[in-house]
Amino acid sequence: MAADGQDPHEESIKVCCRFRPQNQLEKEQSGRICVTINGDGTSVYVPSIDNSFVYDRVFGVDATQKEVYDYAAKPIINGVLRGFNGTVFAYGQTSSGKTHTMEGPDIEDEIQMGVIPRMVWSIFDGIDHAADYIEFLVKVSIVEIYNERIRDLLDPKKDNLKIHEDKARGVFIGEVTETYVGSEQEIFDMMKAGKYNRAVAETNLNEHSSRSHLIFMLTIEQKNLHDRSVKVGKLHLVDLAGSEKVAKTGASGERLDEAKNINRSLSALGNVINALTDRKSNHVPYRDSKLSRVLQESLGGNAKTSLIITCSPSYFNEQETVSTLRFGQRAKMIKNVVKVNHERSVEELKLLLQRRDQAVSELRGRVHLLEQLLQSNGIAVPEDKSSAVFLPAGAVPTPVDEVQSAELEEQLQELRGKLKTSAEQLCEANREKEELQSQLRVAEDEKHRLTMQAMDAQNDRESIEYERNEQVSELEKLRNEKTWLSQELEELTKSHQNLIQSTAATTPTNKGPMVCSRCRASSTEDKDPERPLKRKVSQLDKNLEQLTVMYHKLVAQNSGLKVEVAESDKKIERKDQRIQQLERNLREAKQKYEKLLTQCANLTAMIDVRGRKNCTCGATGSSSQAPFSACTAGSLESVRRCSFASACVCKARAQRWQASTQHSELSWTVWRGLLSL
Ligand SMILES: Nc1ncnc2c1ncn2[C@@H]1O[C@H](COP(=O)(O)OP(=O)(O)OP(=O)(O)O)[C@@H](O)[C@H]1O
Repeated sequence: MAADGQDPHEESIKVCCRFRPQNQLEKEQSGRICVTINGDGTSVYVPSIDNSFVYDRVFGVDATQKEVYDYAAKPIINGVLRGFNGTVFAYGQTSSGKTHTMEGPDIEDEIQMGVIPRMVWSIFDGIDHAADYIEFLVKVSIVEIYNERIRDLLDPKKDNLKIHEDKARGVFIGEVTETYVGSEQEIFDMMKAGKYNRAVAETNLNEHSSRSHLIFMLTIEQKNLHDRSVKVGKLHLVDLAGSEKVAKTGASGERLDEAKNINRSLSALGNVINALTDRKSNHVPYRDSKLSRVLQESLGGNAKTSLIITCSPSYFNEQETVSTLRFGQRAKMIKNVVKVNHERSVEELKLLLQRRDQAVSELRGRVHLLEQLLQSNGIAVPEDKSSAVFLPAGAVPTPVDEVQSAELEEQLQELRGKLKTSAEQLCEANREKEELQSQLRVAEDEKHRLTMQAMDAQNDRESIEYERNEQVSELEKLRNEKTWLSQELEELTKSHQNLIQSTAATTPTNKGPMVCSRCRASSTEDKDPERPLKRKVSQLDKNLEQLTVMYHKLVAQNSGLKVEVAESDKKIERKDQRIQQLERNLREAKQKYEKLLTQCANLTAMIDVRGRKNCTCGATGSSSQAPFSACTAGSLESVRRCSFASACVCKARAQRWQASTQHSELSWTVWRGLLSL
C-alpha cells in the first residue's frame, strides 16, 4: 500500500442515525417516545422489540447540523479532495428529516445549513488552501429520479436520461448537464434552480413531501502542473424519497403510482444491500432500478460512503423507525474497495520513461565494468547471453552426435504436428465453449426478463386489487344510500297514503272508491274547494316518481359495478394464470440450463483427456489437478527434454485447466442465481 493510503483498499460504509424532534401530529398522538439512545452515542435500544441497533454514531434530537456534518460528511469531502469518490446519502421515512439533514432549512444560513452547502464550502476552502501548482476544475450536475425516469434538474427538457458504464468512467449518467462553477454562490444558485424544478406532491404525512430521489453530483478534477498528472474525485449527495408504507400516506391514483415506484426503487436498494452483505449471494441486482444503478459505485464499489438514516423517535411512527434502523444495520456490513482516480498524463509517462532509460544506461555501464573485471582476471565472458541454454546450477551440457540430432529433429517435427492438431482441437473446443457461454448468457437474460415480467405482473395485480377494493367500498356506499333512499321512499309512501286518507275523511261528497290523486285533480280542477291539499298530494306524487326513477338508476349503477367487480376478478385470474405461465417458463429455463451445464462438464472432460494424451512430459493427474503440479510430480528431466513442444502442451493444459475452473465458477454463479429465484 502506498504511504498515503491511495492504493485500493477496503472500507466499510459509515452509518449514522439521526433522530429529529417530535412534530405536532406526534405530540398530539400521545407524544410517547419509542427509542432510547445509549450513553456512548453509538447504539439505539427499542424496548418494544427488545433490540439494540449499533451504528458508527447516533445523533439525538438536539444534535446540531455542524455536529452531524463534522462526523458523517467531512471525512468524505477530504477524501474527494484527494481524488477518491465519495457519497453521502440520507434514508428514512417521509418527514423524518432527510432534507433537513442534507440541505437544511436555509442553505445560506451558517447555523442551519445542511450537509450539501457545508460540503460546497469545504470544497472551495480545500481549493483555496491547496498548493499553487495544483489546478482545479469543479463541475456540478443535479438530477432527480422520479417514477423510474432520470430528470435533469438543470435542464428539465432532458427528462429521461440513460445510465451508461465504461471502464474509464465507471457508471455514469449520459448527456447530463455538467456546469463548471467557480464559487460557492454559483452552486447555491444552481441548487435553488434545481429545487424549483423538482417534482413535489402532497401526501397526508407531509404536505411538502418530495416524491423523488434527488442526486447532487460534484466532480472535482485536479491537475498537478509539475508532473501533469490528473486526479478526479466524484461526489454524490443523495436525498432519497420517503420510505413510508403506501397505506399510511392515504395516496391514490397518480400519487399511488409514485408511491409504488418509490417503494420499488427503495426495495431494489434494499435488495442490493442484502446481496452485498449475504455471503451466499453471487449476483448483486444493481440493474433492478435506476436508483441502485446510479448508486452502484457507492454501494460495494469504488467510493467512500456515508449513510445517514433519519428517524422519528415517536411511538406513532415506531414501525417505520424500526424498519429504517434495520436498513441502516444491514448497510453497515457493506465493504467498498476505494482507490484514488489517478490518470497519468503524457508528460508524467515521459518523465517515468526518462528515469527508466537513465537506470538502464547506469546498469549497462556497471555490466561493462564487470566484464572488464572478468577479462582482467582471465575469465571468458559469454558473447551472446540471450542464446545461452538455461541449465540448473552445476549441470554440464552433454554433446549430442549427429544421429541423435536428426532423431530429435524428427521427434520435434512430429510433436509440432501433434501440437498443431491439438491447437486446432483446442480452438474448436474454445469455440464450442464460447457458444455454450453465449447460450448461458441468453438464458440469464431470459431469466432476468422473466423476473422483471413477474415483478410487473405482481405490481399490476396489486393495483387491480387496489382498484377492486376501491370499487367494493364504492358499492358498499351505494348500498347504504340505497337503503337510506328506500326508507325515505317508504316514509313518503306512508305520508302520502295518510294524506289521501285524511283528504277522503274531510271531503263529504267523495263517496266513491279511492282513486289516483292526479285523476281527481284533473276532474275537479276548477271547483274543488280543497285544491291546495290536492296540489300538495300531486307534488308528493311527483316526488315519489322522481325517487322511484332515482332508485332504479341506483339499482342499475349497482349492477354495473357488480359487472366491473366481476371483470376485475377475471383480470386478477388472468394475471394469476400469467404468473403461473411465467413460473413454468422459468422452470423450463432452469432445465435448459442444467442441460447446458452437463454439456459443459462433458466438454471440459473431453479437453482434459485430449490434453493428457498430447502431453509428452509423462505428466499425469486428473482434470481437477493443476497441470503444473502434475508436471512436477512427474519427471522434471522429462519436462526439460520435452523442450519447446512439451512446454507448449503443458502450457496449453494449464490454460485449459484455468478456463475450465473459470467456467465452472461462472456456471455455479448462474446456477445459484437460478436457485435463489
Ligand atoms: N433534526 C431536526 N431538527 C429540527 N427539525 C427537524 C429536524 N429534522 C427534521 N425537522 C423538521 O421536520 C420536518 C420534516 O423534515 P424534512 O422535510 O427534512 O423531512 P424529509 O425526510 O426530507 O421528508 P420527505 O421524505 O418528504 O422529503 C421539517 O419541518 C423539518 O424542519
